[in-house]
Amino acid sequence: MNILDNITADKRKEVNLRKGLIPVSQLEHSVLFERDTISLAERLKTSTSGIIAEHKRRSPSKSIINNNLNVQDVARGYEDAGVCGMSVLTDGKYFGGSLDDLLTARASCNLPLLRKEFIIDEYQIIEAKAYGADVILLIAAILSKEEIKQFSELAKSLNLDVLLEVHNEAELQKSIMPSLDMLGVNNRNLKTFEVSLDTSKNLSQIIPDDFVKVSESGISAIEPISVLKDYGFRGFLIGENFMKTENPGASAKAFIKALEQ
Ligand SMILES: O=C(O)c1ccccc1NCC(=O)[C@H](O)[C@H](O)COP(=O)(O)O
Repeated sequence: MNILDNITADKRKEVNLRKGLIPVSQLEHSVLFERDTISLAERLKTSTSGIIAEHKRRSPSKSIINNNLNVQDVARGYEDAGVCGMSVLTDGKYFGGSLDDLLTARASCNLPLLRKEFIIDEYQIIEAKAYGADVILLIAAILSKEEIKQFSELAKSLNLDVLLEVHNEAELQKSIMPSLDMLGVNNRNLKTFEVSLDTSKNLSQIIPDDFVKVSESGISAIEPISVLKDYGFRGFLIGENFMKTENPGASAKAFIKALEQ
């Protein structure tokens, strides 16, 4: 049993409750945000920094990271810093996030927004759209190949981009399909919570070139980014390193400035 088993078991209960409160038909009516902006994948392809900055209050591996910030300030700060996109954790129990955080981020900035969630049901994809996301995360470790296909195709039909996350070669091999836009390698081992950028380096060689490669978790310095770029990565998802500071936007700005020098 790893943390993902606990999270997905809780998620199934939560999604069933939400479906009872807001039926799909009602959610579909509240899909308000049809945005005409450059996609996250396109931004990553042309960016020199490739930073996707995350809003993350707490996590299973680190407990509380920062409870003293509001999403509006963080979103505006990240936009001002010049990040390519913002990731918003919407899980409440393990990460202290919410769908309201996503909605607030949407109202506060024009960045492509990733709904960072443990998606196990189509309902959450329609929710992502209704609450202003541009991108969803699918985690190969908790989904079958059929679910990845079904969920990514639904996302594409809603004009949402898909970031597929893998931790190892088996997950990658089962997941590669045309309905994905970006392939993320999570450097965090979810059994031990240890992070190793070697996970990204090793898997980079077998990710087909047609996908934008994103390295996720445990990035806190600019040097590893230069190395990961040599392995073909265009995107770098960073949460704790910015969120643990008093002003995540200012931290992201300084980080990007250092990267671009
Ligand atoms: O962050 C965790 O402890 C964690 C535990 C279990 C499942 C997922 C987890 N994190 C989600 C993420 O993917 C990260 O928030 C994201 O990649 C940013 O990571 P970091 O820069 O290390 O905060």
